[in-house]
Amino acid sequence: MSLRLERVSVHRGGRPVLLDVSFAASKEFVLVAGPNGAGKTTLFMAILNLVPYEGKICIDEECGGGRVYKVGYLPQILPKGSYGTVWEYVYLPARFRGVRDAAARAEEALKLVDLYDARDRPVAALSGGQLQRASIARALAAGGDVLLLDEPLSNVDPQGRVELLRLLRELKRDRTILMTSHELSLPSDLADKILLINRRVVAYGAVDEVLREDVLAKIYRYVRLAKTPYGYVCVTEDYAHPH
Ligand SMILES: Nc1ncnc2c1ncn2[C@@H]1O[C@H](COP(=O)(O)OP(=O)(O)OP(=O)(O)O)[C@@H](O)[C@H]1O
Repeated sequence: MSLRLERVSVHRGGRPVLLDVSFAASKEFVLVAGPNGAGKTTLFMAILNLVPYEGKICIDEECGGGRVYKVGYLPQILPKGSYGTVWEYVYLPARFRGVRDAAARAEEALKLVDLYDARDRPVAALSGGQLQRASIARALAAGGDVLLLDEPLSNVDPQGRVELLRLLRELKRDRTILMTSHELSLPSDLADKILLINRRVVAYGAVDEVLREDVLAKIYRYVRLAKTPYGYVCVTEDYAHPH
């Protein structure tokens, strides 16, 4: 469950969207941060083999398209409705992907996110936080060694956020997780590393190494950062280098 990217570039609409991106993560929780349009979602698309790219992307020793079977993906926009029950939402993608023991995996994933008792409820009846947790279960059942979570904390109420953060802490114990976020304020025990991107890698390293005003100033014109006993509080404004 180690993920490795070597000099990955992606062009979309004839324009470079990612350039020479290299990093590796193994059983780590990586927060992927950067301004709008920095290429965060495109990075996930490349790992999922959904856009053409140059360079090399490997999960363990698998560097071909087969690696996608080791990846669980939580998209940024979760269209509500039309998904039937929570069980169908979690089980069916795993089944269609040909996952062995799909039903057992779906059951295990639903228990892990604490929604097993809600398995017969319609997805449309879930709260924002519950929908995110159901979607994480869906990603876990269908793949799961490497989890790509696109903005899971957006559109979640404060209580849902607490539950999601608890779940993410549990998941990170034995997986590689990449999570995008616009927010750089974060609890100190969540991420192991931060990947700061703006088309290229601006910084990659331990949270303390990247969450520094001089590093963030490479992207943001205005940065104020404070480390509290609970975690980091970070306020940014204006991009210094619009691209
Ligand atoms: N299908 C596409 N065709 C052409 N260009 C695209 C396509 N999808 C995205 N782009 C461009 O690629 C760049 C990176 O987009 P991407 O969605 O990866 O950024 P992001 O960091 O995830 O942004 P956000 O924070 O707004 O979600 C943007 O300039 C965007 O306009």
